[in-house]
Amino acid sequence: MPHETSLSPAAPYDALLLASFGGPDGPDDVLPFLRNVTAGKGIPDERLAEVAEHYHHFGGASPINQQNLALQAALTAELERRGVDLPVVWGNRNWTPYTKDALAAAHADGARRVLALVTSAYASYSGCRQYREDFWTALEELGAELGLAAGEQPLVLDKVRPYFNHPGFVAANVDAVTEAFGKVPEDARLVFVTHSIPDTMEEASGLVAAPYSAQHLDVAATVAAAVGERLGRTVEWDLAYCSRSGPPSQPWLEPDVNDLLTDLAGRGVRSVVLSPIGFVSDHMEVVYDLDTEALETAEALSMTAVRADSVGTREPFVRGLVDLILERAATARAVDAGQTPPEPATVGALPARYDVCRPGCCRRQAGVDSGRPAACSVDPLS
Ligand SMILES: CC1=C(CCC(=O)O)c2cc3nc(cc4[nH]c(cc5[nH]c(cc1n2)c(C)c5CCC(=O)O)c(CCC(=O)O)c4C)C(CCC(=O)O)=C3C
Ligand SMILES: [Fe+2]
Repeated sequence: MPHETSLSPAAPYDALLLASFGGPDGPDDVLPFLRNVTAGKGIPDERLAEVAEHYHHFGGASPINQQNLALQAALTAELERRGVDLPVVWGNRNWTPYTKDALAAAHADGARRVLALVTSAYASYSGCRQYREDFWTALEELGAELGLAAGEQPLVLDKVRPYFNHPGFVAANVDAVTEAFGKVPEDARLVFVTHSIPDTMEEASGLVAAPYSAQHLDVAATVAAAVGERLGRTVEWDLAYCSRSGPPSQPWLEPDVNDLLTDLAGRGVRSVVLSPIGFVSDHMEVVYDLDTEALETAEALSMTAVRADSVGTREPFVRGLVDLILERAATARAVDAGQTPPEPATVGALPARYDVCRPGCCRRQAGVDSGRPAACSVDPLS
């Protein structure tokens, strides 16, 4: 007789933590939210005031919370459709509902081994280790609340690998970009956009595997080739960055999307599709930095510009995430049993990123220890 849990394709996991960034729900939340995001980060006050205005421009609420609720519902429905019993809890790094409260709810429901899925597809400090440091803190806080002894954790937390090169994420982007090409002149050029990060964070993201920028270049090349096949022509493309912050003296990844559009216009390009491959939903960075700023820049340059959808709750993306969750569960079962794990599904030139983060993975800055342990790693202190 097999052990009962071996019947579930999600075993050994009892729950899924959908972990995200968080965003304000109303005008009064904007400043406290921004203080949470930027605590100890050296972001100038002028930049904070500017970003607060972006939120107030949209009534003081970020669309990200509704989008995470929609993703939580879509994942729940897809898991149910496949007969997989895995409750999905949602928790954020910077705003309510917080990660600790989501883990507390799962724990109260009996979950003792939980799988985390973060709403960042790419690996860097922001999308990988910062989440893992916060997971560690949340587990410690929950342990203290439950009266556990110091060093004793309330549950085991694992994480799904960064999924930038998973077939589902790529396929959903191919669909979205192909649809956008239906709305622009035939010779339009493709501009992929992602969040800029400091050069120091970029360098640190590349110490154990391909850096943040290379992950995007790989996805971009794969998506552009697939879209070209659908359109029956070669699609010329670039990668640009948005949402730079930090002091002006600190170098961040470039070109900025507005500068790239200006440069393309100068080279005679008349129309573009903007594809936000760095983001999984149309949250504030997309609706402000792309739909407001970049589209205004394009208009001032007399360019036709259309923004492709982010993957959101598109079917290939949601199905791919569930494939990834089940792949991770199969890997955990194999590792626990001393067997060979399944081959991770990927597309593009890069291999799958690690399931369990290697020592030194995705530090904020190379060689600088944050002093914070990080969950979901070979060694929390490494
Ligand atoms: C790589 C990356 C992603 C993509 C991956 C992912 O999706 O996680 C991302 C996503 C997001 N970033 C977001 C918001 C903000 N990010 C900020 C600041 C920063 N982001 C950074 C990086 C990233 N950020 C960095 C290096 C900083 C500087 C501070 C630091 O060194 O850590 C600030 C402070 C003000 C400012 O400086 O802009 C805000 C308000 C929201 C929520 C949007 C909403 O509310 O809808 C989301 C999804
Ligand atoms: Fe950000």
